[in-house]
Amino acid sequence: MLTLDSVKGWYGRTQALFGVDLHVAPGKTVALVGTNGAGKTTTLRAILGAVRTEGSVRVDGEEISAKPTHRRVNDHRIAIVHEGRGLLSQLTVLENLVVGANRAERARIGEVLELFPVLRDRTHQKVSLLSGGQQQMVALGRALLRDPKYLLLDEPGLGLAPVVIDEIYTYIAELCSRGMGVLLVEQSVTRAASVADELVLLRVGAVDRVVDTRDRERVDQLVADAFGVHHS
Ligand SMILES: Nc1ncnc2c1ncn2[C@@H]1O[C@H](COP(=O)(O)OP(=O)(O)OP(=O)(O)O)[C@@H](O)[C@H]1O
Repeated sequence: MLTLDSVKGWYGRTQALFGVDLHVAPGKTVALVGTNGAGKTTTLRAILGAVRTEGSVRVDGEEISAKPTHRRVNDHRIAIVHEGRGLLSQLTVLENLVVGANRAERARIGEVLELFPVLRDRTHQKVSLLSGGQQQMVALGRALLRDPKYLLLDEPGLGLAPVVIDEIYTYIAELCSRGMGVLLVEQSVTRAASVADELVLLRVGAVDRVVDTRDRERVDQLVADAFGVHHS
């Protein structure tokens, strides 16, 4: 279980998180939703130790909040796909996967390419020549080389066509079914409700409520309260 208890976070002197509690169980997908500036990305950064925090971050019962980022990701098998993907566009698919990968990670490249057949035929193509969806798959593949137990995704569908977003989320569901815990930031609550087990609504850097997505009534209520629109 990935657990945050009363996590506060700061950028310099500016406080962005005011006490976030959340849980991500292995095999579950939790979506962080909320309006712009609510603290979704900052919550992911707090888990990685990329902002100054107070409060508790635990992975499988172990407190990690005093650890530097590299220890959190390496010792506790947390991986992240940042918004914007962070790929090296002039390098090939394979080069992007290999850059920075250790021996064990390189040994998993074949396995990762199995998961994304569309990339298997394009390993020597420059990333800049791929579609947005294919680029997102490379970014996901890079994260998967780490064999994460918990995967953090910041807006994986950003800038992609709805049909491509569906495809990306199909992969994510597959990873979840293999036991990975997924924490994702998603702008579209409708989309989040269709892919996640739980929605965590953030409002001004704190959790407003947690909603089980099987409870359609509460999902609709969340959309209406948080975004001032009715969910169809
Ligand atoms: N690098 C930064 N320096 C200072 N303040 C920041 C920085 N990044 C974010 N903030 C502030 O922290 C707060 C939370 O921002 P965050 O990016 O986590 O929100 P978000 O919910 O992810 O929003 P969005 O949906 O727009 O990406 C906002 O008030 C934002 O202005």
